[in-house]
Order: sequence, then C-alpha cells, then structure tokens
Amino acid sequence: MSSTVLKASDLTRSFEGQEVLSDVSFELDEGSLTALLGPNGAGKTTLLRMLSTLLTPTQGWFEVCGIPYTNPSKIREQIGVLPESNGYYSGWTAQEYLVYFARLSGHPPDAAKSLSRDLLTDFGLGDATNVPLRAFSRGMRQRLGLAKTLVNDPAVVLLDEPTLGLDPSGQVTLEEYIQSMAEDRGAAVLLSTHDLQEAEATCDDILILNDGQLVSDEHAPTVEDSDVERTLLFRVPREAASTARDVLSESEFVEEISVEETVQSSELRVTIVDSAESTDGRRGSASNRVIRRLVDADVPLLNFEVETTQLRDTFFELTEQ
Ligand SMILES: Nc1ncnc2c1ncn2[C@@H]1O[C@H](COP(=O)(O)OP(=O)(O)OP(=O)(O)O)[C@@H](O)[C@H]1O
Repeated sequence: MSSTVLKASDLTRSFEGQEVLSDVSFELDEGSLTALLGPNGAGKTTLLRMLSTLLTPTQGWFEVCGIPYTNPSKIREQIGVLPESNGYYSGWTAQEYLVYFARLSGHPPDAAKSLSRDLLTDFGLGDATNVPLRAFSRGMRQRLGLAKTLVNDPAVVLLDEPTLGLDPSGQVTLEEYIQSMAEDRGAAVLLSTHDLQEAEATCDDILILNDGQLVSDEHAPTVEDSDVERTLLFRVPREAASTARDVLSESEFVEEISVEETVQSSELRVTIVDSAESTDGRRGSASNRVIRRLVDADVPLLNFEVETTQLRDTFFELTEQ
C-alpha cells in the first residue's frame, strides 16, 4: 500500500486582507500523479508556492513526509519544484546546470557529476550534456527542468504548467517523463495545468480549484472501469495524411477515422475508445498512446485537440464557466 507523503489541511492564504486560497485540504500518496486545475486566478500558483515554502499559510497547515511547514529547510530537502518561469543561465551547459543544483542539495563533486549524467540520460538529454543552454529548445529546457527537480530524490514534485508552449509532440514526450517520475521513481507529483486533455490522459487524480476553493478532489470523472469514447482532431500536412491514417488504423483504440482536406493541411477526426482495462488502469492514456504512434511515425502534428472529454464538462460545471 502506498503511503501518504503530503498532507494539507485547511490551507488559507490572504494578500493584503484579501483571501485568495481558502480551506484547501488534500493528500498526496507516494507514486501518484495529480492534476491541479482551475481557471486563471483560481489560486494554483499560490498553492504551489506555499507547498514550495516560498509563501507561508495565513491559516491551516501542511506537512511533507511528516515534516511540518514550520520547518521549511527540511521540507525543501523532500521536494522538487519546477516553477512556471524557470531561470536558466544561458551560457552554462546542461551538465553544469545540473551539477550546480546537485551540489546545492548537498552532493559531493563526483557524486553530483555522476548524478547529473544519469539524469540527463534519463530525460533524453544524454547527447546534449555539453551543449550550452542557449541552444536548447523549449522542450529540452523543460526536460532539463524536470531533471533538476530530482537532484535531491524528492518525495514530492511540484510542477507549474510545465507543458505550456510545447508543440504536441514535445508535450506528449514531457508528459511521459512526468508519468515516469511518479511510476518509476515513486514521487508524488502535483501538476498544475490548463490542459484538460493532459490532466485526463496522464493523471490519476484531479484537484480543481475555483476562486481559491477546492471544488473537487474526487477521482477524474472519466469512468474508471468502463469504456469512454473520445474524438480527437489532428491537423497534419496534406502529404502526411495517408501515413497518419495508416498508422492510426493500426491502433487498437481507434474506432473510426475521417479525413477532411483543406487548402494547406488535412484534418483527421479520430474516434477512440479508452478503456481502463486495455490501458493498465491508467484512464485517458489511450489518447496519448494514439498521439505517440503518430509522433513515432514522424507525422508532423500541426495541431491537436480533444473534441470531447468528460472532464471538460465537469470542469465547466464545477467552475461555473
Ligand atoms: N503576491 C501577490 N500579491 C497580491 N495578490 C496576489 C499575489 N499573488 C497572487 N495574487 C492573487 O491571488 C489570486 C490567485 O493567483 P494565482 O497566481 O495563484 O492563480 P492561478 O490559478 O495560478 O492563475 P493562472 O492560471 O492565471 O496562473 C489572483 O487573484 C492573484 O491576483
């Protein structure tokens, strides 16, 4: 049985007398991946900054691995954080960057070097070890940012909109790395995102904040043990449409495909059936597997959208949008 590594109770935060987060209570288990959703200004970043010990609660409390929030330096030893805007020294190499943070977290020089080499390999950056960060794409930077969160082997990882601004292929790749942080390393990952498809496709649990209050800490509203039908829309260059159709028709999740030609591109409307049984109990992951097939077949994805999700309906209902 997995143990609870983060407990938050009645967390409340005010700025200049104005409450922006009210009585937020939840728990995160080891090895879990939880989405933190909410409209702009709902309080997601404020919550993450509190859990990162950058802000103190006005009321309420939280603990990480039994360490109370009143001991921030000990909590920092147990958490990894990727903020929304992560700073990078553009002249540094990826290796120098990770060694710096590994040394900061207490590793001696040789251990820091070997840890950073391992992490760069794990996050698909093994070939970029000595490349200066100014030459990194956004996707590479975000993977490096994920690697950085792990230098202290944290129990809890806090990620603020890590996939923002990535192309569809970069997004799916990053989501896979995020999933492996929970599944393979056992970290409890809290992922703030505006992308409902991402939350549904990658996360075990969903927290929805609205106006500073938690409106849902239930499991994702996709039905865990029955089939869920979704429609995915892919826009690809016209010359790639037939490859895309062939690749998709081989997927066990795909029920129906239709293709519409426009002047410059083709739009594929793909109905998939996502069954918890066929995806090892990970709800929603069928859509990511379908996208992964296209990415692996080198089909350029100009755009990708999910036309229908149950989470979308629930989100709009709960946040009264
Ligand atoms: N330092 C601060 N001083 C005053 N108000 C603040 C401060 N930080 C956040 N707020 C306010 O708190 C509320 C919640 O902001 P927060 O950034 O946590 O929301 P969010 O859910 O992360 O939004 P977004 O999705 O737009 O990033 C907003 O009304 C914001 O203006």
